[in-house]
Amino acid sequence: MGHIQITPSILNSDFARLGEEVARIPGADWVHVDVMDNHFVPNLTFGPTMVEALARVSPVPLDAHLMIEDADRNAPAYVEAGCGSVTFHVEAAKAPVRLAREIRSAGARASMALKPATPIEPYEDLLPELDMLLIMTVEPGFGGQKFLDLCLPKIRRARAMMDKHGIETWLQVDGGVSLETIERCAEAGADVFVAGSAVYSAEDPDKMVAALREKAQAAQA
Ligand SMILES: O=C(CO)[C@H](O)[C@H](O)COP(=O)(O)O
Ligand SMILES: [Co+2]
Repeated sequence: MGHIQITPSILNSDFARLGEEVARIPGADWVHVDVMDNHFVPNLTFGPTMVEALARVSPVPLDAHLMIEDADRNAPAYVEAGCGSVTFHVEAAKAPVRLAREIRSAGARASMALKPATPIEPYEDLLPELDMLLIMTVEPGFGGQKFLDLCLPKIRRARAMMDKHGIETWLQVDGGVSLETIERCAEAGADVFVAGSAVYSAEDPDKMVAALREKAQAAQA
């Protein structure tokens, strides 16, 4: 298992002051940017132009989570926009292996996401093509939803597959991650944690990043 990384999502931060919002979390490993197109999910956020502007001012690299249709065509723009990691949904990709290779060769980390009802088993042989696997722990589309415990067995199975193949793929969880739920995720084998409302509803977001990190490290040990 890799070292613990905390990746705050700006989804529930103040979109009128995004530059200031990312400056409040210098202790984070990445900033998670949720790109939504109102087709793959019933919500709309921003596109590559906005992400590029944010990449210029963010104190930490951007981790793009693309909840958009036609990932094959649309994902490469987020590498160009300056994201260090680009996650596409397998449900929206026609050729996930080709897309992962394209993202890597363009210079970013390639990551693939699974919605709660999408099984991991059909994708076992793809894992070596990925730098990170994202297992969603809510239905994608909105921040502030309740963590779905039903996703924990899939996290365990994904971690066991990675161990079996002896690969270093990071395992990210996203949705409802908080001080109450992060230990369960770390125990199951996750090592990269997205937390949106937990971080941005805290009085001191950077202190919350540190508290989440401490809990996950204790649970992993
Ligand atoms: O991908 C997402 C929603 O689709 C967000 O990253 C996620 O919901 C983060 O917010 P929270 O921690 O409040 O659940
Ligand atoms: Co997300």
